[in-house]
Amino acid sequence: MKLADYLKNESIKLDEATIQKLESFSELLHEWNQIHNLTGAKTIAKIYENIIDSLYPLTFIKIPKSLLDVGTGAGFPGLILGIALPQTEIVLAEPLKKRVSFLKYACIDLGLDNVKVEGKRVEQVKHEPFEMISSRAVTDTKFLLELTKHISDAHTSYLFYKGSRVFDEVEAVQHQLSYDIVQKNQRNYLYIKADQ
Ligand SMILES: C[S@@+](CC[C@H](N)C(=O)[O-])C[C@H]1O[C@@H](n2cnc3c(N)ncnc32)[C@H](O)[C@@H]1O
Repeated sequence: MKLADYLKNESIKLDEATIQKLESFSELLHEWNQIHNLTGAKTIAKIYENIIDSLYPLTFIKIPKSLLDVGTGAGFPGLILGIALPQTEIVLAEPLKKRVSFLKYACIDLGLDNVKVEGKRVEQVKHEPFEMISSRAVTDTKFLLELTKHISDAHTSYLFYKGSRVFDEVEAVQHQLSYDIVQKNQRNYLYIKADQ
């Protein structure tokens, strides 16, 4: 199945040039992954599934002007959001060297002027507060909020890609949060909204 068909099935609307960039990214990751073992997504079809997982929140979030992704790994979801949202300033915080090399190469190869790779732990990133902070498969919600305190404020929203533990994690957060949990198959997207 083509990437355009996956996107259509999920009602994710992107222009042709963006879809082509996502396809180029998939080929690049597939190629690098055979040598550097960057992700468990070993086939183009699996990479497409990860792209859809990364992009699905575009159907329900308010698009931010700036976004930081904690622990982007081989590109999910931060780099993928960077391709789909060229008007958004995107920062990828990822400390693992081989993944940083791949992310930097992909940004140059795909001409992603809006994406910056910070090859460090998120605790070491210096920046004014982001409008949105995302993360998939890095750590629990409470810890993510703690790790990103210095780069967030009352206007920051959070988008965490979670599994079934999301309900316990939300309960473990002390302060009152205004949030939605959007469920799609095994995925629970935790969308914590900023003060309006
Ligand atoms: C399981 S991988 C998930 C990668 C990607 N988000 C995904 O879903 O495919 C977790 C990643 O988080 C990174 N990581 C762990 N602690 C981190 C921290 N404090 N700041 C930034 N990245 C971190 C790791 O280096 C690793 O690449």
